[in-house]
Amino acid sequence: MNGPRVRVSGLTRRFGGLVAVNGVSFEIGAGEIVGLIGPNGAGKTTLFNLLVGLCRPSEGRVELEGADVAGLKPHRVARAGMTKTFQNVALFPELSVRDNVMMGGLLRVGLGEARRAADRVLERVGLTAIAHKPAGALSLPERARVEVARALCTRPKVLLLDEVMAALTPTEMEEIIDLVKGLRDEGTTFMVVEHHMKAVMSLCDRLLVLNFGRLIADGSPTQVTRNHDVIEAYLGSSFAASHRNADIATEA
Ligand SMILES: Nc1ncnc2c1ncn2[C@@H]1O[C@H](COP(=O)(O)OP(=O)(O)OP(=O)(O)O)[C@@H](O)[C@H]1O
Repeated sequence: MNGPRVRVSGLTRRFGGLVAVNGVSFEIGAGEIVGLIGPNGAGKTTLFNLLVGLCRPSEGRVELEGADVAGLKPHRVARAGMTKTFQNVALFPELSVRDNVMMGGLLRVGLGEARRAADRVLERVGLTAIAHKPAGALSLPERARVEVARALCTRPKVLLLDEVMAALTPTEMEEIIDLVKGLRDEGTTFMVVEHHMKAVMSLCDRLLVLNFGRLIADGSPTQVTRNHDVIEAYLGSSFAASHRNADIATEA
């Protein structure tokens, strides 16, 4: 398919007098991992919710491979191929990992096929050995993988990751980063909200930066971390300085 996988144009969401997402436009190509960053309250969660149908836009379009999905219910957007992981939405603690993951598949297919899909996905994300473990007994990195697996079970073309690496150690983050890059190489497009800048920088090909609902930057991690508006609004000058020093050390 030619053209971008996702095209967002003039997307706006108002809550009363507050404009949480304000005229945002961008495109995402099929092979990309795109990070969405910005300060608390910038509109990241609202933008994700608009993309997957959890929130209706006040204005604007969301196209997935050319089809307008703005305003569709989440299960219809998921069937069209775009879904997100659910930060802080409890897994069913007494159900097994496999049954939790299978729930994602039930959005698209019947029970038998959903079970087979869950088994394939569990194998792919490295969870087969703990498929029968109750979800309530998982470690944090296992939980992160289960959240990704549950979303993958809907067979997304575009998967939005909502802070799946929160509270992980650097080594655990590296493992999730490797997993996501591998899945991208197999054809899934990713958008990622993550507060941990080191993880964002190492995972993402491109960054979008929101501030007060507006898109203030769209570029490579290096371009964005050198952008004056982004440093002012979000990163702070100490991050920029340490990043510049790291660049100089690498270049030397
Ligand atoms: N349902 C709602 N009703 C009213 N205001 C809302 C609603 N949802 C979000 N907002 C407001 O919209 C703005 C954007 O919030 P949003 O949660 O999208 O930001 P965020 O970038 O995800 O923040 P964080 O990094 O803290 O999660 C905030 O001012 C928030 O208070």
